[in-house]
Formats: sequence, structure tokens, C-alpha cells
Amino acid sequence: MGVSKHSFILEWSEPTMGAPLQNSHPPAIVLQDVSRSFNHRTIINNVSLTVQQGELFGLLGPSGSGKTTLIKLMTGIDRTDSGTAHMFGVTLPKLEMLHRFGYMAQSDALYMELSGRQNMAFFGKLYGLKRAALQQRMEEAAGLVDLTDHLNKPVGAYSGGMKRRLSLAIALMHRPSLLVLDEPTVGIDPVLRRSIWQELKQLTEQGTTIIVTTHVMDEAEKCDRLGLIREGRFIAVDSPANLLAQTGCSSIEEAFIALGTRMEGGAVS
Ligand SMILES: Nc1ncnc2c1ncn2[C@@H]1O[C@H](COP(=O)(O)OP(=O)(O)OP(=O)(O)O)[C@@H](O)[C@H]1O
Repeated sequence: MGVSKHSFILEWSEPTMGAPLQNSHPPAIVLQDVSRSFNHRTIINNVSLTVQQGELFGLLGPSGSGKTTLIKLMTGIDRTDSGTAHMFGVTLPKLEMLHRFGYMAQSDALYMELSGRQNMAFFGKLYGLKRAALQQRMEEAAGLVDLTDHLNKPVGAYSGGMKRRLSLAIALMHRPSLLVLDEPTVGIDPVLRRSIWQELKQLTEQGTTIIVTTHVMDEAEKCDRLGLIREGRFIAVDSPANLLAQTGCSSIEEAFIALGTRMEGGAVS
């Protein structure tokens, strides 16, 4: 049993002078010269990035390149060693911002002995949803990930893909302004994956900002912009079309390899 994402201890921080607090439409995320090390090893190296509200932003990079670490810094789940992170104009980390985003971690944070319905109800209440709204949102989110018929089973009896789908439903349930999804479609079949991506697109059209990590290239191509990350640095941040045009490649995978070779050691923000 693990609910690690909900048990992080965050520190309060005061808004920084000069932070864009007066702007009614501040970017969803602003990272400025952010770095993070573990055990004297630099994992995120001086990264800057702005993600606008309503953007569908994809993070693409090899295993261990720092994607999960970066999204933890963007959300204030982890703190930077240097540099600053803002979400909707608020300096991170800040406890109250936990209600502004839905986070789907790579490892499912679910109670195995409870049913899918009980898990959804538990997290829904944590997010402050009350009876009627909670019921409605649970039904909507479960339908979206095709779990309606399995909600009464204990999660311990779910397949890996079903657990992923339940985690996604929980992240979607409180309709956050920002959705952060760490490899959301691993173990999900192609048909359902397509409908989940259609829903993600619709959410961004309604103003939700989505940040998603993926290894799946056809998913990467659906993003408004992609950040290609290698060894804790961006080697490129641009729309899929521009990345292809810039490299003359016919696929994002090839573009990633070409840019990695071309820009060895360089950082782009
Ligand atoms: N809390 C931590 N303590 C020590 N090392 C860490 C910690 N978190 C991440 N790392 C290390 O940082 C590196 C980057 O990890 P991260 O999970 O950010 O990569 P990733 O790009 O998300 O990889 P994947 O695609 O495999 O999920 C790895 O070498 C990992 O072992």
C-alpha cells in the first residue's frame, strides 16, 4: 500500500518580489535556471522553461534523463537546489498549490485492499469533493478510462493497465487547472489510449494545462510543444512540426537523435 504522492511534506514559502502575481493569466509553469542534484550527481542542470496555460506540453527523453525529477520540481513536490519554480505565478514549493494540479505518478499510488470506487472516493474527498459532485465526477472519470464495470473490485485484483487507468481517473477527477501525467498510457491498449488522448486534447481546449512524459512517439507528436531532455538538460523545446522542420527528419525519434548529436552539451530553454 502506498500513497506517497499525498504524503509529501512541503514547505511554505512566501511569494517572491517580482514574481508575476499581478498577472491574471500567468503561465502555468515558469522554471528559471533550475538545478537539482542527488548524492552529488547533477540530475537537472540549469533548466529554464515556460509552459503557458492551456498548453499540452510533452517531456521526451531516455530513461534516467530527469523527466520525473523535472515534473516534481515543476509542481513543488520536490524543491530545487538552485533557481526558481512558479506555478500560476506562485513561488514553489507551496502547500496550497497541491489543489491546483492533478498528478499521476509513474508508480500507482493506490490502496490495494480497497475497491476502485473506494480509492476514487478517498482521493476525491482529499481534493474536497462533496457527495453529489464526488459521485458525478467519479462516474465521469471512471467512464473515461473504461473502468465503470470494475469499480467494485479490490484494486489488488486489477491488472497493471487497470491500475494505470484508475490512477488517471483519480488525477482527472477534481478537474485541476494543471494535469501532470508521468507516462500515463503505459500498459493501456491502443484503442483506449487514443480515446484518452482525445480527452486530454479536449481538456486543453477548455483551458487545462497538461504536462505529460512519454516514450511513445505518436503520443509525442500530439503535443503542442515538446521538451527533448537529455542528461538533465533540454536539447530542444519546440512544436513537433518545428522540430521536424529544423532537423529535416521525418519522425520525432530521428529528430531527437539528430538534435542530441548536434547539440551535445548545449542547453536550450
Ligand atoms: N530521490 C532520489 N535520490 C537519488 N537519486 C534520484 C532520486 N530521484 C531521481 N534520482 C536519479 O535521477 C536520475 C533521473 O531520474 P528520473 O526518474 O528523473 O528519470 P526519468 O527520465 O524520469 O526516467 P524514466 O523514463 O526511466 O522514468 C536517475 O538516475 C535516478 O536514479
